[in-house]
Amino acid sequence: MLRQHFARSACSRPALGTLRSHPLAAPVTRVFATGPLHRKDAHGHRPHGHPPKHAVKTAVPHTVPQVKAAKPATPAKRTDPLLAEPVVTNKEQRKADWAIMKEMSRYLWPKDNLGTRMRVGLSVGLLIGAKLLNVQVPFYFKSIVDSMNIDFAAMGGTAWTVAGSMILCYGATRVGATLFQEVRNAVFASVAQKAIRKVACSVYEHLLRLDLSFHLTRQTGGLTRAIDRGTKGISFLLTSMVFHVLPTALEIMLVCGILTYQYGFKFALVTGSTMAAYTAFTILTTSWRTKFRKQANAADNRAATVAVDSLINYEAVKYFNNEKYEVGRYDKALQSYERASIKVATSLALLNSGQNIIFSSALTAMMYFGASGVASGQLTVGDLVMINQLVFQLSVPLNFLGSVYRELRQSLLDMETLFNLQKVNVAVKDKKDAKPLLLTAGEIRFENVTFGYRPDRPILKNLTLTIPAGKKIAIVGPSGCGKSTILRLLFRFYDVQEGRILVDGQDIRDVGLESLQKAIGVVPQDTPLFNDTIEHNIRYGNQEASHEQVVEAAKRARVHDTISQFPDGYGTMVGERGMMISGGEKQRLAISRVILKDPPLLFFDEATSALDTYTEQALLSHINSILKEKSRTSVFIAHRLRTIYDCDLIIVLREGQVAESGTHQELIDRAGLYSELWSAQETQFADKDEESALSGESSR
Ligand SMILES: Nc1ncnc2c1ncn2[C@@H]1O[C@H](COP(=O)(O)OP(=O)(O)OP(=O)(O)O)[C@@H](O)[C@H]1O
Repeated sequence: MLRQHFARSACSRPALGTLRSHPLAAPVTRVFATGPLHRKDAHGHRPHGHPPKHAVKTAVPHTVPQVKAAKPATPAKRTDPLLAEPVVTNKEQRKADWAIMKEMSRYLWPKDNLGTRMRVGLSVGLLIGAKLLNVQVPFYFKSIVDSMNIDFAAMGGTAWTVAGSMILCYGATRVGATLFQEVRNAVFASVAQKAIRKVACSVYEHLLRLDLSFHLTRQTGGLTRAIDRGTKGISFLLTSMVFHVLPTALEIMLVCGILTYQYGFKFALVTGSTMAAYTAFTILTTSWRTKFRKQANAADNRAATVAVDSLINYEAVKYFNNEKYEVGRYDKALQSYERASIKVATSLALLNSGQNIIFSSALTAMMYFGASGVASGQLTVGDLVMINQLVFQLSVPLNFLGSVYRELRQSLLDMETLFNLQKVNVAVKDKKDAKPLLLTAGEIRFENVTFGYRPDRPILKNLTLTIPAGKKIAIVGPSGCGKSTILRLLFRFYDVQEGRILVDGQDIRDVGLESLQKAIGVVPQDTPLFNDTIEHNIRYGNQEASHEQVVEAAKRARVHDTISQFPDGYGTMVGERGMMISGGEKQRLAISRVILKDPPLLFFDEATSALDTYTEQALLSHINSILKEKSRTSVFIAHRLRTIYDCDLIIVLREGQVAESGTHQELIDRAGLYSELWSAQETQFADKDEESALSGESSR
């Protein structure tokens, strides 16, 4: 969990994978990893404060009707509701605790796993055996003490003849109880570990299924911490459910019963009232302490968020010399953790002392009653010893119960986030009767689509456009007009609010998500790379691909020669988020990946923006030849119009609507927005050419 204050910008998005020790870590993060400061991430988010890489906006005349004035935006929430300290009543908390225990009990008695049920059954059998043996120990002890109460010299006996067998039984029961307990732990270990694995996997799977919007607002550092704590809590919760709570209650009942039966009402009364006082004190104090634990957890999440965020954005920290500022933020988060942890520790001291006072008072009273019994001749010295032993023996489970309750509350708290995560609904999912997408020609159609990431800010407004099958299309327009949003909607990262999107006549909400996403290949503006080798990253497009196929894809993306020059070739590690290779190399790796995926619908979102003109032209001609091989529908989102002027159709978008469309020549002839953009860019190029010619002359 884990996972903190995310601004929507790519750079502020920490990677889950940073906490690699955890089973839930790596893959998620890298998918959302970000690149160098000058580009957007896969979701189109650019780091704060970075100017758009093109100045198209200024050239656009605003002739399209303006959207209704948007309501003032509410300030972005800085805390993650899943990770912040939840404000809940005790009743709600208990309800949540029970729900978690109920959920966990399914792992203890899985209907479909006989092995696990047998292990749990055996463990419980061993536990009962250990407890029964345990209560025998004081009886033997009493008998040994009582049998010693003779005149050995007069009777001519030895310790062996008088109490040998009982001493042996005493030893054997102790050893037996310990053995039973240890075997039980060994038998149960696999039950707990299996449950941890299952829960961790299902949380991870759910995380991967959750919507993009969930991941964009999550705080990764804190999230991973919460998941980490939550999974650790599982083992404790399961162990205590089976071995502590019920068995300890059983042991207490056994001891109370024996005391009452053997020594009468007075003893039972003291024992009973001690139990009641001890339990009440423990529960009340623990409930009071819980808030400190929650505060500590929330502060811990915050600290992890801050740390992960600044480590992920290491470059930005350095560029702006903000090391001190970041350390300050981290220290502030740690300060609250420190404060909360001190409260946890001091309140624990109070709890421990109170428990001890209650218990010792009871022990003292019992010893007094016992000693009085011996003095009056009603009890033997052995009885006194047995009472002491029994009550003392009770202190172990009681203490245990106290700490178990404490720890249990803590584990439940830790697991709450984990289970809440599993409850987060997936908004974009398959319909019940969804059939796989049946791709025939590859036509994409947006019909009256209205969409906004927030209800108060529509991005696409009643947009209708058709991307003809098998053609090469470009979508151009000013920054922020919704170009990448079109791709995200088609990929079903989000669902439209009005209208529909059709692929070969099928509404994409009616077809299986997996089949739809399989059919689409995306080369995003910023390539999410895993901190692994180049080969691993290319093969991500098709896990089945052989080394030769990987090399072939790299050749077609014009990156093979570059890779071959690296000392480690295809085994070169690309670093965290691919920071150890250049932006242009990253983009070409992304293209190789998509070539390996070989989908019928292709989207290139500013896919060559980091390349020099020469490499870009060479790569584009390669891409063109790939497109021609099979009839594919391809869409290029671009700002540099020179890279798309040869497209079969160019759609010009402005403020979420189609401003105009046609071929390059048609649009130039129309003398509209496209023609203006084209002239502006051409003038820029001409100026640059002139400048470089002049500088060339002066240097000569
Ligand atoms: N997850 C999001 N939540 C809220 N707003 C978003 C989100 N993603 C994008 N936006 C906003 O939606 C608008 C359209 O974004 P989009 O990425 O589609 O623009 P674009 O035309 O591709 O821009 P560019 O040319 O700069 O890449 C932008 O103003 C952006 O800030």
